[in-house]
Amino acid sequence: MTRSLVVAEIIDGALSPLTAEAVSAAAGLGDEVVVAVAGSDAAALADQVALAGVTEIVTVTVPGNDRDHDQMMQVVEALVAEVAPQVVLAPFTIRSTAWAAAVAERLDLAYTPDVVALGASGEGLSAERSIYDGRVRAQYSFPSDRPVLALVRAGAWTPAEPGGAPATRALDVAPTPSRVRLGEVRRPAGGVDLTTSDVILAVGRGVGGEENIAAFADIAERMGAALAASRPVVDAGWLPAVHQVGQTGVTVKPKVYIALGISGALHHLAGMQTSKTIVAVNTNADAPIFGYADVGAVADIHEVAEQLKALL
Ligand SMILES: Cc1cc2nc3c(=O)[nH]c(=O)nc-3n(C[C@H](O)[C@H](O)[C@H](O)COP(=O)(O)OP(=O)(O)OC[C@H]3O[C@@H](n4cnc5c(N)ncnc54)[C@H](O)[C@@H]3O)c2cc1C
Repeated sequence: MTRSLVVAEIIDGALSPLTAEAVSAAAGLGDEVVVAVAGSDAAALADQVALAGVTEIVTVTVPGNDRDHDQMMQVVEALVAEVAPQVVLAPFTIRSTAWAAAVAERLDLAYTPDVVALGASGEGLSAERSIYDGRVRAQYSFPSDRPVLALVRAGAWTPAEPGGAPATRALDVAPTPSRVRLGEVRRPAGGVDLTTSDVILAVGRGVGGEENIAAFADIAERMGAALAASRPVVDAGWLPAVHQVGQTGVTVKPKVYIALGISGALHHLAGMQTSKTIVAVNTNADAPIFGYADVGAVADIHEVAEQLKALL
């Protein structure tokens, strides 16, 4: 039996949907899944982590900002001491990476970020992650002599559904005053949240130039899709960085991902290849994206855009 502790991710006082994916990963390992919610109003969020497979919810009320990784380190350390899990899981995000490696080092836990598959056996935990910019799938085996802290990649697990009636209790943790001084840079209004979009229309270098972006933004809007981009489009300044999908952008798993004029480089695939259905349009029949697409068309995206406009 494996006891897992899932550390919920709280963003601006709200539960991140990625938490449900980490719960799903934990539920696949064993039948004891404790979810910890830490924040200034943790008790109010407890109901939201009553998800299928969760056996217990622990709330930790801590004052202050949910981006304070100094405080978060102390909270997770207290939780590990209290719950004594074999596995600690959290979403792999910019927030968790700020505390996870330090906690692993301080508690002598085995550690791996960016995990896409997990398995448990009597011998210990096995994990899979992609390394070398996505070129290699590495498999790790962790002997059962010490707990493992693993950060799970967004989109790699189907989110756990609401369900069950886990017991909830509060844990008192009094972190020492933080050494962190936080500033805040707000994303400009009108920013897009690609992680929650069911349909994404993404443009790559094949879009040709900034002057062509508006036509695809218009099609995306008419389709009810979010507009995304590959890195060259962002690097050229044709779209802001919040639109970038890929290894150094956002990881997405929409129902439909439409890749227009995108070659399918590993760095881009790393952020979208687990999408349910991938549609690709490219003039080059040998473009790697076609190896991942469910539906593909060897065509000019501007001609496809004209036809789509007529249809929508
Ligand atoms: C450390 C690192 C991190 C990176 N992170 C990311 C990342 O997060 N996201 C990301 O996207 N990239 C990332 N990259 C860059 C990545 O390696 C690729 O260079 C990039 O994804 C290529 O983008 P693209 O497919 O738009 O462009 P290209 O590879 O240039 O492909 C353009 C495609 O458009 C097609 N095309 C051209 N004109 C048309 C047309 N009229 N109609 C149809 N098709 C057309 C071409 O045949 C071609 O296949 C990263 C690179 C590094 C080194």
